[in-house]
Amino acid sequence: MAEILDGKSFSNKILDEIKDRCEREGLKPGLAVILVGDDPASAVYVKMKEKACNKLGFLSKKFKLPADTKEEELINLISDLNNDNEIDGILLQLPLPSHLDSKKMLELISPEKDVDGFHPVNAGKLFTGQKAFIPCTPRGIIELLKEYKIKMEGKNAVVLGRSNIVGKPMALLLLNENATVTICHSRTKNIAEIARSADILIAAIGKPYFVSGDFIKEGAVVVDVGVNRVDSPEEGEKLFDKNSEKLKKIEEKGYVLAGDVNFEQAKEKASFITPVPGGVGPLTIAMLMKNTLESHLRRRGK
Ligand SMILES: NC(=O)C1=CN([C@@H]2O[C@H](COP(=O)(O)OP(=O)(O)OC[C@H]3O[C@@H](n4cnc5c(N)ncnc54)[C@H](OP(=O)(O)O)[C@@H]3O)[C@@H](O)[C@H]2O)C=CC1
Ligand SMILES: Nc1nc(=O)c2c([nH]1)NC[C@@H]1CN(c3ccc(C(=O)N[C@@H](CCC(=O)O)C(=O)O)cc3)C=[N+]21
Repeated sequence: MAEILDGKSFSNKILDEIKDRCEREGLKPGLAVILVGDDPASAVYVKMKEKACNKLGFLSKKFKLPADTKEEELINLISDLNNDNEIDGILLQLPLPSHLDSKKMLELISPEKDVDGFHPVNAGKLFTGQKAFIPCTPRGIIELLKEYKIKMEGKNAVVLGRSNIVGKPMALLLLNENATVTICHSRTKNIAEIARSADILIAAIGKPYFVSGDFIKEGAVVVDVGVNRVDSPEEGEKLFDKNSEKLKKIEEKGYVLAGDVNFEQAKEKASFITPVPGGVGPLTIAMLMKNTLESHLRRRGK
């Protein structure tokens, strides 16, 4: 049975270290979070980011804009935050409502304050091996693997998903750690077979329980990035066992979180596995705080 990669407790350890350092050195990093529209999942994530800021004593500025916000208003807000000296990090929560062009908006964030690492300048720097803000989710995964002393050098790593925010930067970071990396996506043929070649398998496709037990090589390390809301009992019954806790959760809460990996099947074969919730998600927040602290220090020449 697989050992759990406990992202939740590792993230708490990182947050404690950041808090101690800020107290010791009298630092007050500032993070601005912009949320446009009222997607319930986004609202939950933004609240978690705010809570983390409060816990660490960071300055936190939250901007909740209506779904019909005009492009110009968002441009003006980003511009104000770029010029606000108290603010070290700007996070524009994705996805944006469809009338707003997220690529264009992300490019307006000053690369020096782009703590998500989504600006093309930071993406390009990561690509060419220069110091940059690294996207929080893949950065958190690398730190988690290191924390558990999981060797990446020379290993076959397979990344499922090629988004700019998870899959692609994840593949680059694994390459930097000297893994041999394969990237799969929606047009990949024989995905299960490729996945089975992985010593390290990263699932970031956004499809609940897509990765079944037969995607997994005996002894593989499995990292589940997916955070999918399953909110209908019918869908739940297709995905989960009859007496699964997850089915009860749908009844109680109206939804349950499911990863991209069928955890019950995968844990029988993997050597290490991240749970959902409590795996990669909390580390994303911890890395956001770390990037914001690093931005604060850099902007003050420290
Ligand atoms: N834990 C955390 O902190 C975070 C979690 N997430 C979660 O991770 C998941 C992925 O997020 P994100 O990268 O933003 O998602 P995107 O939707 O942007 O990208 C999904 C990727 O998966 C690929 N894909 C989709 N369906 C299949 C399939 N059937 N077979 C193979 N590949 C497929 C797509 O391929 P193609 O390119 O060909 O379309 C695409 O590259 C989501 O569940 C999201 O909620 C995301 C960010 C942070
Ligand atoms: N500009 C931008 N930056 C992001 O980093 C970003 C984004 N937009 N849009 C959406 C995705 C998703 N994401 C998550 C962060 C934390 C958890 C997390 O902590 N999840 C908890 C559970 C949370 C719950 O209970 O709902 C867990 O997995 O344990 C999940 C997902 C950041 N994202």
